[in-house]
Amino acid sequence: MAIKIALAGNPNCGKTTMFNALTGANQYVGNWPGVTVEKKEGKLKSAKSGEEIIITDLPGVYSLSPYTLEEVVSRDYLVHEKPQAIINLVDATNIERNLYLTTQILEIGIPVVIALNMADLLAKSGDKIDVKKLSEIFGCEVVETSALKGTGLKEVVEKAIEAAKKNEWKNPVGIFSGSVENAIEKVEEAVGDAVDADQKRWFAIKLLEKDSKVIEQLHLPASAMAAVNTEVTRLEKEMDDDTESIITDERYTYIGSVIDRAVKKSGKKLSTSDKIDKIVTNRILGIPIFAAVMWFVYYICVSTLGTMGTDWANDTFGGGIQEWAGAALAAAGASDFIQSLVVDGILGGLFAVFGFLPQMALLFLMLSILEDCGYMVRIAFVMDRVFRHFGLSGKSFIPLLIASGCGIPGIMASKTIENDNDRRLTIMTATFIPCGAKLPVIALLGGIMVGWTSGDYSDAGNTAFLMYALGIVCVLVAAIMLKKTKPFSGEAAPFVMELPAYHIPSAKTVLMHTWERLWGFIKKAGTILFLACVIMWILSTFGFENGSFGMVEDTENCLMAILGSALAWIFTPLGWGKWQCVAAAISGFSAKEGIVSTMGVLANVSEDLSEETDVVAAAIRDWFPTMAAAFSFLVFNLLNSPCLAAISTMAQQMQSRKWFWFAIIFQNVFAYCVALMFYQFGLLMEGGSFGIGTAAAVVVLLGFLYMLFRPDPYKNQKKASRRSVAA
Ligand SMILES: Nc1nc2c(ncn2[C@@H]2O[C@H](COP(=O)(O)OP(=O)(O)OP(=O)(O)O)[C@@H](O)[C@H]2O)c(=O)[nH]1
Ligand SMILES: [Mg+2]
Repeated sequence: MAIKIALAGNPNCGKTTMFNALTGANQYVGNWPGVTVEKKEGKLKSAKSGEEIIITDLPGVYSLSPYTLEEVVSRDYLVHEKPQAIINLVDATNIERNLYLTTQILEIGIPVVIALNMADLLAKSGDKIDVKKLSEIFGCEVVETSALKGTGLKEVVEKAIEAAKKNEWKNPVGIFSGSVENAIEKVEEAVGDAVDADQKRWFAIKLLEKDSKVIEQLHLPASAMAAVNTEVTRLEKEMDDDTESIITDERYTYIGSVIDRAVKKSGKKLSTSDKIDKIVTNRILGIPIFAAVMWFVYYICVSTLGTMGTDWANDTFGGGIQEWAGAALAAAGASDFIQSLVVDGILGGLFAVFGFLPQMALLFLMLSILEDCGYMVRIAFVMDRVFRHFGLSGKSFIPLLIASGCGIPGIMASKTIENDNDRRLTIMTATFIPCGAKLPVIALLGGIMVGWTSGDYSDAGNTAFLMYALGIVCVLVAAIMLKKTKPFSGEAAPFVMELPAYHIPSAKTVLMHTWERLWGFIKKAGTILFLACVIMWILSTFGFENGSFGMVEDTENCLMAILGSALAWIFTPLGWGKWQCVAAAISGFSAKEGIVSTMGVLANVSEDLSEETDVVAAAIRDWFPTMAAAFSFLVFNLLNSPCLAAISTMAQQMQSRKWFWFAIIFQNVFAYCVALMFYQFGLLMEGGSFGIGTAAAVVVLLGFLYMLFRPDPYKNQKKASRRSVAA
């Protein structure tokens, strides 16, 4: 039987880095607390004995009293699934805070080995930790490690295997005062055989702390609960405080004494991180700096470097391969049907998207750097000041930041939000932020808009940054409107999160992230997108012509045209009632890049020209009557329901069918309304006349303004709850 070992520790102490280094896995690592939100298992073999080991990476926790969903995952695993040993990672540069969890892990009746991680940073800081002393105090092995540099890892695993085999542990002594120890003993007696002997102490302490989940789960007989309550009351009276605080205080006092004995600090100066933070998280400069950073990211990705990459990709591959494949197929005697399917359908569709690969790669690379150096989490703090005005906490901003790479991890990251209402709201709005897959759509449509008069469609200018800003504004607008309704009402939870130290991003982590995201995208192109291209090509090649079904001469007779035209009335008020646009928008529900590939297929099929991306862009441009229509198309596809994969993640995270469907309807209606306003008012500015559509847009605008500015009906309730908190 394989030995089960768990990695447990505070958020951001390096568990996943260690997990990856040990198992060769590629789990997500980021320089902020709360990266891992689900447990992950991996395998490795002992270097000494060759035994198989199953190692589990857990979400980080500050204590074993969980508040958020992902913290519950960790506690449940440790207490109920009982690994045979725990490697408790302690961030050596933050030892005081990290040991709080250690004192609790030592109580759960499982052998523990402490990994004093970030040893490399500790050495740099000049602080010294006496490993031997620490090991003596806690009665378990302590090993200095650096998960990043790969030092001490083998040793810590072997020590954990040894500990698991010996299956011995010691309850830590000296943490609690006599009175508390007395109470623990009494509660242990009351618990009796309800739990395993090993876990009795841990459960007893939790009962003393009045942990509601543990009380519910143990379901002790009334007499035992009465005994527990007697102890709680006695202790509270004796020490004039509530039991939870008494226990927390005693743990910290104990940790203070441990630090005195085992840690030697080198007098502290203001660290480089603190100096950078003075500027970056500054009240006034914070937001402009963030805007500048994101502008720069998109400027590099979509204009300058990104465009160079795209041109290169198109020149080298794109048209060339299509031409070559067409010639090769013709030479091999392939039928017209096959030639058209491969050249126009599959290659035309895929290359329309592949051309944007360099831009996506750049975006992923830059986001990874921002994440790993530690800047991303600062933004959550900067934005907390804005979000708080609208009843959301800065914690909701982290999922949004992650969603600018991909919506799926963005939605998953919402797990760290304690408040159910805010979590739902964040899940619903996270995909308003343009993800990597929307970048090709933005680049294509942006290029068309920027080059509307000049006819040069190669540079999308600042469209991507604008869309990013629009995404954030829409999140806020949606939040204000929804927060005034009953299901979402409520004050934002206070935002407390430690700021990790800045560091130079590790090349391995950054490249791995970039490659993973890009590879995920390429895989998607090989499957979903491939399929979408084939389906779109079939629907746009076959149809009814001259009374019979077959390949059509005039694309206006194809099946897609029939289907698209049937639905066109829905989108005509948004300015893009041509069936090609409708078809593209529909295919966007499979994957957002599908919009570009469908446009590629349809442009290829209808124009019978494939070599030049410019020609494709020109064909696409002709589907839009005005620039406002192109913009409205982009806005609708930016804000509507995300791709299938993200939708299924939403369903999973909402854990409620009702809320899931509400989210889907909300996203699409919201997207429709915003696109309607942009198109109709845009049209007016372009010199159009006032019509029914404009009137509809005015009504929608008034509706939005009412929802935004009406007095909050739940305000008094909030005030009351704030008062009770203050009391
Ligand atoms: N210098 C240094 N950095 C490290 C070390 N271990 C991890 N890091 C960095 O610390 C950051 C956090 O690492 P993760 O592995 O994501 O931390 P985690 O404990 O899994 O965090 P959560 O999943 O949020 O609980 C990353 O930026 C790592 O590169 C180390 O030994 N030395
Ligand atoms: Mg992790």
